[in-house]
Amino acid sequence: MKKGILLVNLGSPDSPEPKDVKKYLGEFLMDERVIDIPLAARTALVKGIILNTRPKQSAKAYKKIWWDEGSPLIVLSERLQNKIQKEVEYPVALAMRYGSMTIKKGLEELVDKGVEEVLLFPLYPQFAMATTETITVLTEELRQQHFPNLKIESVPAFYNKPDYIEVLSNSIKNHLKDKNYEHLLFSYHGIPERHIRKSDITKSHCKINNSCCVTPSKAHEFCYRHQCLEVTRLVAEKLQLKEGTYSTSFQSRLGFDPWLLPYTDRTIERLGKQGIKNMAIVTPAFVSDCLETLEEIAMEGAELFHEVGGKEFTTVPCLNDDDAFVNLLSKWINTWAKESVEIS
Ligand SMILES: C=CC1=C(C)c2cc3[nH]c(cc4nc(cc5[nH]c(cc1n2)c(C)c5CCC(=O)O)C(CCC(=O)O)=C4C)c(C)c3C=C
Ligand SMILES: [Fe+2]
Ligand SMILES: [Fe+2]
Repeated sequence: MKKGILLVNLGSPDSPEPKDVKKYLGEFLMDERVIDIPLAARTALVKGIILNTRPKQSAKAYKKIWWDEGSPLIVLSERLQNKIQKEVEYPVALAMRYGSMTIKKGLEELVDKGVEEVLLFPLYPQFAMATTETITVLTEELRQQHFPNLKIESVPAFYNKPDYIEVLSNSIKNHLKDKNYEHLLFSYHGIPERHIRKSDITKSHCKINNSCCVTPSKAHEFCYRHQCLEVTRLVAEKLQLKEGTYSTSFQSRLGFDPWLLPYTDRTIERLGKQGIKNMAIVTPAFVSDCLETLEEIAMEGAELFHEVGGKEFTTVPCLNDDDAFVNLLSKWINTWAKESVEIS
């Protein structure tokens, strides 16, 4: 069977203009795995409220980070795809969950090249209903409707794979080698607490407290909070960070529901007020730099830190098309393709 790979990332608007941002946010936020409330309530919230104000505000933010070649998230994902393509002998396509580069087009591209067996690779180290799950569910729906003979296998969240932790740790170490930082903040995209409970396969484990995520459980295979805390723990262990010199927080909340705590903006504020002058921040929920890292963290976060007395604020880039990361993903893909075994 001829094999092929479909890398999938989140997506971006076609341009940073409000009309394109509105179209993109409309598709994104109407996903039942992103705003997980009944359709009528979701429609009223998204179309009646959010889309009337947010696109203008988000468009301003997108304009600050947009590159001549396009959205950083898309450009960086394409660079990753191109580099991986050089390392593997199977066609590698790229798609986005939202926006113009659809998963359907990505599958068509592979099928047109004669591919019969696809490795679906969601570009997210941690599992979340709003990321990995929405990709795998939509891809399966598309398979049933349009490509019934296609065999598709998905790559699960790779948050705790030792070689991923090594690549991430080395990247952090290299970017911070000349920085005398006092605190390293691991900032992950937030999700509503409700998402954690919904994804709890045991239906009773996740209490979202100090102990559930460190108590072994089957629930952790799908617990975003556990997986984020594990990335922090494993990287801190690898880099031999001292207790108290690093912490975890969650960014980019939307709406009034409780989201995972602590919030990144409040943490940055607290660190500055505590007298930390030199901090660094890494964002391991994102494989590619994007609005949430380039604007919310590198611009807004830095400004906030300076306002509360901080001096140096260093942002570690995402893994993007880092050669070690490219080699790692290519190695996993080649292992799958040659041995037809699950990536481990
Ligand atoms: C209910 C809302 C949202 C959930 C849940 C959510 C989860 C989630 N998102 C990412 C990764 C990205 N999100 C990005 C942008 C973004 N996210 C939301 C809302 C939710 N995300 C909004 C409204 C936006 C748009 C920007 C804005 O208006 O603030 C991006 C950046 C995209 C880009 O074009 O650069 C990424 C990447 C993860 C990993 C995640 C759950 C774990
Ligand atoms: Fe998001
Ligand atoms: Fe937990």
